[in-house]
Amino acid sequence: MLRWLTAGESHGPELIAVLEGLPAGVPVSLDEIREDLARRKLGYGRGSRMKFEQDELHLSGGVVQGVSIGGPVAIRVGNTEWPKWTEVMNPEPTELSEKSRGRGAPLTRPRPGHADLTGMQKYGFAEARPVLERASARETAARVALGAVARAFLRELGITLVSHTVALGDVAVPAGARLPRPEDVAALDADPLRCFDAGTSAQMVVEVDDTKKSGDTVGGIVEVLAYGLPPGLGSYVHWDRRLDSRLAGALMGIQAIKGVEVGDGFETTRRRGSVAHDELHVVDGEITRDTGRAGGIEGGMTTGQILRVRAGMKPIATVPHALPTIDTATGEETKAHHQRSDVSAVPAAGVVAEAMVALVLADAVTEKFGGDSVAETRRNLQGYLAAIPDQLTTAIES
Ligand SMILES: Cc1cc2nc3c(=O)[nH]c(=O)nc-3n(C[C@H](O)[C@H](O)[C@H](O)COP(=O)(O)O)c2cc1C
Ligand SMILES: C=C(O[C@@H]1CC(C(=O)O)=C[C@@H](OP(=O)(O)O)[C@H]1O)C(=O)O
Repeated sequence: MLRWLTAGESHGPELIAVLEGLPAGVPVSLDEIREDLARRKLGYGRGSRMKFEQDELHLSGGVVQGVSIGGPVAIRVGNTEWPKWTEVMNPEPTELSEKSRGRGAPLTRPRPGHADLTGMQKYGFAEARPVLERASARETAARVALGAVARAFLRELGITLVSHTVALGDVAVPAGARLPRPEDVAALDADPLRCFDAGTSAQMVVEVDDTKKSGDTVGGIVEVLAYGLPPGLGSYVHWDRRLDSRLAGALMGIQAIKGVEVGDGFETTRRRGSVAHDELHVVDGEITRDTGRAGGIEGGMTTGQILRVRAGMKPIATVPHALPTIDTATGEETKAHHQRSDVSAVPAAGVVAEAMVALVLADAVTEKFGGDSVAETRRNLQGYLAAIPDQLTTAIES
């Protein structure tokens, strides 16, 4: 079993992340985690903070000489915005000096669509600062760092992940377009929207520009693919063992994600059963499926096909052309608070979604194959595959 937790606020000193249950012997590279943190900042449409904030990475436990040793992996990601917030966000009671008064002014104009108002009601705050500090997707930097470690573990077992943007507002990648493969990741990261179709990406750039010009924000859809998965991760025997349920929960747990699809998802509901599933045939003595409509999951278990899941992100709630709200200090109608925000963070959400899928898959792998070292996990995986009778053998798509 893998467990993970994050702590820290958007303008606090740092984010903290812990991953417990990782077997020993996984190569963990600081550079690789840094690269992933940098990928999370990519994407046309992100706000100014992405340009000046650095993610200061520290590995504080669980890795020695570049290899996991079986103990909890502890990661710190420093917020370089912190020096401006040392008074307002100080853990000890601190009198605000003149320079911090503006920054520390009570936020009493909650943004519709953000956590502000309900967070104030629920936790008993008179203003939204303590709410937005933790609700903020700054926290996703910690998850991406953990996801990079989970991905390194999966790679040792021949499992690789890819994420990409498939829609931004109304602009979508055409149906039937080729799926990006692991060797396409560099090209994806070089694209301003992390979109694999150059023509669609160019239209998405225009969509971001138009949205920005009109003082608005825009959402979209990201897709995560996993190659090289063995059949049988997850289970049908109980709802909370179903891999699709666990993936959906993990993806919905990302800020601003409002919908999840597995495989063809809602499109499947519009089809007749005869064209909705992935038929079984025998080719060269091996069971094969010609289509991937189910997204590589049947009965809550991986089938050995490419795993394909999608997450839909709503438009950013901090709309520059601010939305009507109530000033909770006066009870009067006013406009929501706004300083800066992303126009779109859809490409970044793809990188976060990839991290969450990596964590869920790594958890499912440790559950099925166990192992205190990655060598043991690999042996158990190989033994399991070898024990599947020939007449039940399917190809693993990698
Ligand atoms: C990568 C990423 C960046 C985000 N950036 C912003 C932002 O700049 N402004 C904003 O209002 N919301 C942003 N959000 C979304 C909010 O964090 C989210 O809407 C808020 O926490 C409320 O949660 P909910 O939308 O799931 O209800 C971002 C989300 C992600 C995943
Ligand atoms: C800091 C990050 O994203 C932030 C997520 C976010 C929100 O409300 O979720 C609001 C913005 O923060 P600020 O209001 O300070 O500019 C984003 O910049 C990040 O992703 O590293």
